[in-house]
Amino acid sequence: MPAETFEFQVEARQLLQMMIHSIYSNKDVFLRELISNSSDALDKLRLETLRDDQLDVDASDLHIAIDADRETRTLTVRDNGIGMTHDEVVELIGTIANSGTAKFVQELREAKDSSASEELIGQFGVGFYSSFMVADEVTLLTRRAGEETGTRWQSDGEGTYTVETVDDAPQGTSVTLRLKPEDTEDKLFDYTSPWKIREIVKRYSDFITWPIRMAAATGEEGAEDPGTETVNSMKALWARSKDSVTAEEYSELYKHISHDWTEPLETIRMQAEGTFEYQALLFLPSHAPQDLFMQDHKRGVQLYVKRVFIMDDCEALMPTYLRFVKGVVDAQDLSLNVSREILQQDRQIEMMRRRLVKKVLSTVKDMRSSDPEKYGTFWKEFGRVLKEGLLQDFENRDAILEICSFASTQDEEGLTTLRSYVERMKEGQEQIFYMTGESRAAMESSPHMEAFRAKGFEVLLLTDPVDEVWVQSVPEFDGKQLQSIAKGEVDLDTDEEKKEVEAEREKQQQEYAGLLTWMTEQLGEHVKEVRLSSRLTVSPACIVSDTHDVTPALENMYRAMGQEVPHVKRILELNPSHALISGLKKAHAAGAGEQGATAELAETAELVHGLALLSDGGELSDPSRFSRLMADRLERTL
Ligand SMILES: Nc1ncnc2c1ncn2[C@@H]1O[C@H](COP(=O)(O)OP(=O)(O)OP(=O)(O)O)[C@@H](O)[C@H]1O
Repeated sequence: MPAETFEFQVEARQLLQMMIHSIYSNKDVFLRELISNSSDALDKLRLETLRDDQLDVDASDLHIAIDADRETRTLTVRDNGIGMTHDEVVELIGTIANSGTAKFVQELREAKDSSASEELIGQFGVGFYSSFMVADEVTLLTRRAGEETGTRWQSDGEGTYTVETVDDAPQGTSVTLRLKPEDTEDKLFDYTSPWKIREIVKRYSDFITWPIRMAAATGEEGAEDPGTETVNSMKALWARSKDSVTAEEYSELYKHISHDWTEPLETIRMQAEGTFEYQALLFLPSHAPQDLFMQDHKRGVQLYVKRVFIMDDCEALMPTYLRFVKGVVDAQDLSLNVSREILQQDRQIEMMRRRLVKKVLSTVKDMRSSDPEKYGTFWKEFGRVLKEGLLQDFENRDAILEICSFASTQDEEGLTTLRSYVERMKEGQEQIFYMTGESRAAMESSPHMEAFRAKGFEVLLLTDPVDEVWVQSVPEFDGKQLQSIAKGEVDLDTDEEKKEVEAEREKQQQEYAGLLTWMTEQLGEHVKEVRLSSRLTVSPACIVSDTHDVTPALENMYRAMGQEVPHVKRILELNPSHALISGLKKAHAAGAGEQGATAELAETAELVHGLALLSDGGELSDPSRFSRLMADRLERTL
């Protein structure tokens, strides 16, 4: 069959262009990426032979081989792993399946300087395509285990690639690079040099559990096959003693399993002995991946059984709110045939997961006290996800609350913890006050804040969408109730102050009773009640939710998720010390009974309600009517 020519998908083409023009300064990593792919392919083949004893493959000598040819300036990385079918080649190599690629490519194009692009590439990792940093032509020859024919893929990275069926391909995959001319100034080294290759393998891929072989340096002894040597030590890092592993080695393992090119933020090691023995090596990344909030985001922990890779994204080992944690868990006493379903029900796995979760949370807690800057990075990247745990993980709710940070009126820039909020609470203050909203600025100028500011009470400012949800289900922290400042009645007065204002309040209640009843009736379609406020000092009115009602933001969120929720009416609070409100009261008392005056007054009530809604960031039910009434009033002031 003749070779077919295909075009790269748009994003793939753009990415390739960037690779060819080589925006990443450390080009050595292309070899790490090819080895990493080969290692995954060998893992997959081993698993398949374990699960399918009919599979006709020779899996007795699984390995990776690197051949360099100085004459032709080619470098080949070969494995006898799972290989790919014709369709897989087109699908996996011609397109980039990773969700978020389009956004990433756009950011990359917009990145102003090379260090910004480098950082982006690092965050994304571009796997196989990184070959084009060092090669002007790449040929991939592959045959899927169990298939008769193989596939050859070839491209110069310039927009198209060819694919053809070949009869004599060995099982597995080989990738041959026609290397660009050496240019050490541009960090393009001589990748046919055995010395250089050995150095790269040792540095980036030493822990790979499959042998990486290359032609033996002349005269070298101890090679298992005369003429070849194994370059990597193949030692699983999690099985080595803690002090014998360097930070760089951990970092390379992290990059292999996470497909991230940047350094991990934190490395966590755990070991359990006894009846159920396992070792865990976990990493907290230093940045959130693009697809962290996408539906299909996978969890990042791999399961090994006695050093044998069993599965990626082992959901039984990490809850979804810790989906950003990467790493390896190696259990001694599981069957190599263990399935996802069995893992979900296994009691020991459940215990292991609980210990892993506690360890991750305690690591973050320690990080906060020992290295606040690092914790700051962690929180900025993953705080939003971690807070999902407040809804999912009842057992660890307190531990999660302990490591959360929030913006607060107490500090204009930094964040605070609940614990330090509690330490700063005023004498007699019983509750932790918070407000939820879209932005700090909007909350700070909200009428709800007035009395709290006037009386010097600290308010936490919660801006993440998830905050709307978890505050509904977390009643307290450290025995102190969490209280929204936009819900229910507010009572900030001390007993003494209460005594002082009690008489005044009662008087106001009586004076305003008529207006309040009338307004509740007038606005009954929109509000549940109109009442006097003790939270306003400057604004004439504000809108609040009843203590146990769903907030409008949450109502909108449920609707966006396709859930039917009834519209909840809210409460309009009036500020009796505002001239507009006392004027309204007077006009109401004077004009009671007169028809013309009542109609005018009803419009004023409507306008007051509209103003309160607007200052809360809410939507008017009839905006054009509101602006007509408002324009009419303004006209009369001229
Ligand atoms: N040597 C190989 N053997 C078998 N399949 C391979 C091999 N190399 C690549 N593949 C397949 O092609 C896919 C794409 O590889 P590529 O390196 O571009 O991305 P990746 O490894 O999935 O992720 P990343 O881009 O983050 O490195 C792999 O997921 C794998 O399915």
